[in-house]
Amino acid sequence: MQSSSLSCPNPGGYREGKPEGINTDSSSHAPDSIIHAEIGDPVIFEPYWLKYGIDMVIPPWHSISYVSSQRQISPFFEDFLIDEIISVHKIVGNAVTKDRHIVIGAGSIQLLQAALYALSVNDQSPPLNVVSSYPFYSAYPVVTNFLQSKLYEWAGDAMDFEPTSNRDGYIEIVNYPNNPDGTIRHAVVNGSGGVIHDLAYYWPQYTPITSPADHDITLFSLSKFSGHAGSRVGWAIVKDLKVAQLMSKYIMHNTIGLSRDAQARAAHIMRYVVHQYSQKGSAPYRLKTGPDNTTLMFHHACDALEHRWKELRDLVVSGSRFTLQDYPLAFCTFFGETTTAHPAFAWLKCEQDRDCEELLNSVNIRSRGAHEFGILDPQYSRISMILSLKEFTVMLSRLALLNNSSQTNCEMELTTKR
Ligand SMILES: Cc1ncc(COP(=O)(O)O)c(C=O)c1O
Repeated sequence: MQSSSLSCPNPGGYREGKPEGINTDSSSHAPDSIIHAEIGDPVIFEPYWLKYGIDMVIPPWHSISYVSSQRQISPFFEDFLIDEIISVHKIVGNAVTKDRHIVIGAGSIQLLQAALYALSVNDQSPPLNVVSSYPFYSAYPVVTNFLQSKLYEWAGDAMDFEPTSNRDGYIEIVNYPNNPDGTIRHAVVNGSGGVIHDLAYYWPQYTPITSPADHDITLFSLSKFSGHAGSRVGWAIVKDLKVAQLMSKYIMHNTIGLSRDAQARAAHIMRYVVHQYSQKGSAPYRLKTGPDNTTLMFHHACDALEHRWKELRDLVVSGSRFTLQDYPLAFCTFFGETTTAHPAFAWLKCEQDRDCEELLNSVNIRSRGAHEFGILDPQYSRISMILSLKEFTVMLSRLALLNNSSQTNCEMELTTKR
C-alpha cells in the first residue's frame, strides 16, 4: 500500500466531469423540510471534489508517533504541510509568508484562542479587552468568554472602544471579507494593543485578491479554502517568533498538536490545487480562458458562487421585500480581472418586516439573526451561500414566494402545496 499523501498527485489520475449545474431536483424537499442556512457549512465544494479529487490512502503504519517535524517551531507541525501552505499562498498571492512563522491548529477557531492567549499571557494588567467591529462573526464573543479567562474578556464593538490611560489594553479581531456582511475591514482601535486578522474568506472565490495580506497574526482555514471543514485544519501566519512560540505552546497543551492524519489530508488537497495552477504558469489565471478552467478549484468555486449570487440578486430586485449588500468592483491579481465579491454569506435585509430571522423561519429557512453578530436591528439576518445546491435551490424558491406576497399569503401557498 502506498500513501499518496507523500507524493505529488498524478495528473493522469484526475477524473474529468461536468461542473456543478444549477438545475438540481428540489422536488424531494417537502414544504415543511427545514433548510439549514444558519451555519456556514461549505458543502458547496462537495460535487467538485467528487468529480475532480484524487483518492488518498493513509496506511495504518503511517503517522503513529505523536511527533513528526524536526524543522518547525513545534514538533507537532508537519514540514510537508507547511511547504504546501507556503506554495498555496504564493500561487494565490493573498498573504506574505517570507520570513514568517506558520502555526497549525485544529481549525482557525483553535488558532484564534491560541492568539488570544499569546497576546495576553505576559500582560500584567486586568483582563485585556477583546473587540471587533460589528457586525462581527458570532463565534468571537462566545469563544472569548467561554473559559472566563483572567487574561482577556469580550468587550464588544471595536468602534465603541475608547482607549483611556487606565483602560487601554485590548486585542482587536479584524475579519475580512467580513462574516456576516462580506465587507473589507481594517483595524479601528488606535491604542497599544494587538490585532488578530481572521482571513478565513480571503480567497479568490469569495472576494477579489487585491494584495498579499501582511499582518502580525493572520488566520486561515482549510474549511473555507477548499471546503474541508471536517478535517479541522487551520493555520496562522505570524511575524513575531515569540508570539508564534506561545501560540504553539497553547496548541501543545490544548490538544497535543493537530491530528497528523488531518495534516496529511490537508497537504494532499493543497498539493493537488498547487499542481493544477502551477501547470498553468503563474498568475493571472484568467477566468474565461478555456473549457478546462472548470476543473480548477478556485475557478470552479468562483463560478458556482457567482451563479448563486446572480440568482439571489435577480430574485431580490424583482420584488421589494429584501435588499442585499452591494460590493465594489476591484482588480483581482489572481484572476487578472476586475471582479466583485461573492461572499459565503448573504446579509439579507427584510425591508417590510420587523424581524428577518422570524420571517425566514415562517417558511422553514433557518438563518442567523442580526443579534448574534452584535447588531440590534432585527431586520437583518445571515443566510449561507455555501450550502448544498439542493438546499440552495429550495431556499431560493421559498424566498421567491416571500418576495412577492405578504407573509400570510405565502404561508397559505406553502400550506396548499403540502
Ligand atoms: C470568520 C470565520 N473565522 C473562523 C471560522 C472557523 O473556521 P474553522 O472551521 O477553521 O475553525 C469561521 C467558520 O465559519 C469563520 O466564518
